Amino acid sequence: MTDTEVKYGLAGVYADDTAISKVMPEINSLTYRGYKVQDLAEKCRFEEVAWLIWNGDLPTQAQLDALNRAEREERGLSDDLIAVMRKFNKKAHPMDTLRTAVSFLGQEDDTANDSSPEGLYAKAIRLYAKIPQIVATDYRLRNGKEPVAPSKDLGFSENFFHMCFEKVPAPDIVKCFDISMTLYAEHSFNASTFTARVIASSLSDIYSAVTGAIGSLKGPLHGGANEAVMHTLKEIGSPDNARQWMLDALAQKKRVMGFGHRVYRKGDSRVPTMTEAYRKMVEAIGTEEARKYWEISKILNETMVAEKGIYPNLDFPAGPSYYLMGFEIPMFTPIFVMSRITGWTAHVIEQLADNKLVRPLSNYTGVEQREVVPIEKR
Ligand SMILES: CC(=O)SCCNC(=O)CCNC(=O)[C@H](O)C(C)(C)COP(=O)(O)OP(=O)(O)OC[C@H]1O[C@@H](n2cnc3c(N)ncnc32)[C@H](O)[C@@H]1OP(=O)(O)O
Ligand SMILES: O=C([O-])CC(=O)C(=O)O
Repeated sequence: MTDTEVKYGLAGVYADDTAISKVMPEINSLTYRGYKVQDLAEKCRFEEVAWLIWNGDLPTQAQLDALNRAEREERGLSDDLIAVMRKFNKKAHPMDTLRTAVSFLGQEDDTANDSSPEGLYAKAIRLYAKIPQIVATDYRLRNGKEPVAPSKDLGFSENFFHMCFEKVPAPDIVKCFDISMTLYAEHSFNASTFTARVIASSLSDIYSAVTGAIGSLKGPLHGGANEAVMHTLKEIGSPDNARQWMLDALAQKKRVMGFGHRVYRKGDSRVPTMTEAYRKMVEAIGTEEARKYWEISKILNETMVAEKGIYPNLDFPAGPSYYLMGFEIPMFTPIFVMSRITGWTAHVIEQLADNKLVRPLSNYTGVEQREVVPIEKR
């Protein structure tokens, strides 16, 4: 043991500079490139936000048209990738199949190791264009259905619904989905983004960085929580059970997924916007089931805040919103990836623009130096 001060989980450590987003827990705010995320969610489509995250400012109409053209050109998966996906283990989690498919995209791309700014940007758009089709194709194959080709006439969110369900839902529902894409897009040095930056810092390629980030996001302490939230709501089953369920969970010292955050201690800046989108969607759908999940969510939130002062994070309203849109629960974290790919790739680009290998120190707690005893004498 030494008297070195260790920052476990790197809590409170500033590891690098970034100009992409600013998390401000003291005023419960989050900005992307200086714009408040709630304004972006209300006034912009996700495609505009993607441009902003990569390029530093909101696009003009001409710039947005160019991005949309480039993205639509990149839609479509190779026959090889679809053939490999047909062979995937249908019991594997979709985050595992997505991780494998993204790694496959890397080995298919002859320019994978081109880390010039233009090369990185082209690959960021390639990933942003292809990941939704991987998620939709995996969903269809698991359910014994043929993949649906992307439509070059549809926007990012509409095209995803089309590839999953062969139809685009009402505008209220598409808007709720699009808002979730904007809110999930970027969040400074969260675990998966930091993973991507660490991988990029060894001058590895962008596909490796994104593959690693997907592995990090999968965990239930990070992106995997949006799925866990929905399992909880289903397990509770009725608003009448919700308060007691939470009291029991807290008494048993359980970690309730969808609550708490490393940086926000008084509430996640994105939650009011996502909760309002969830509420509007519940109204638009108007079913008994939709109202039931809304009521359960409300009671869980109130009970947790009253009992522990722990607030919900973005995964709490996003999980049930995706469920009510018709997505299977294991698709929720892959859907998060469809959005966060913008933040991850922007961070890889930023890291490589002024790179320093990420290599912290460790405080050694093992046995002191000793002599090797030959095997016959041990
Ligand atoms: C998009 C995202 O990634 S958002 C995060 C999604 N993750 C989740 O929803 C998982 C559930 N939440 C958690 O596990 C945590 O809140 C984390 C991992 C997100 C942040 O955790 P940390 O910053 O490491 O805080 P830590 O785990 O030390 O918690 C502090 C205290 O709050 C309690 N706490 C924090 N979150 C929760 C929770 N969800 N349920 C119950 N108690 C909680 C801890 O038990 C701890 O209590 P103690 O001091 O009495 O031991
Ligand atoms: O910032 C974090 O630690 C987790 C989070 O909310 C995110 O990645 O969106």
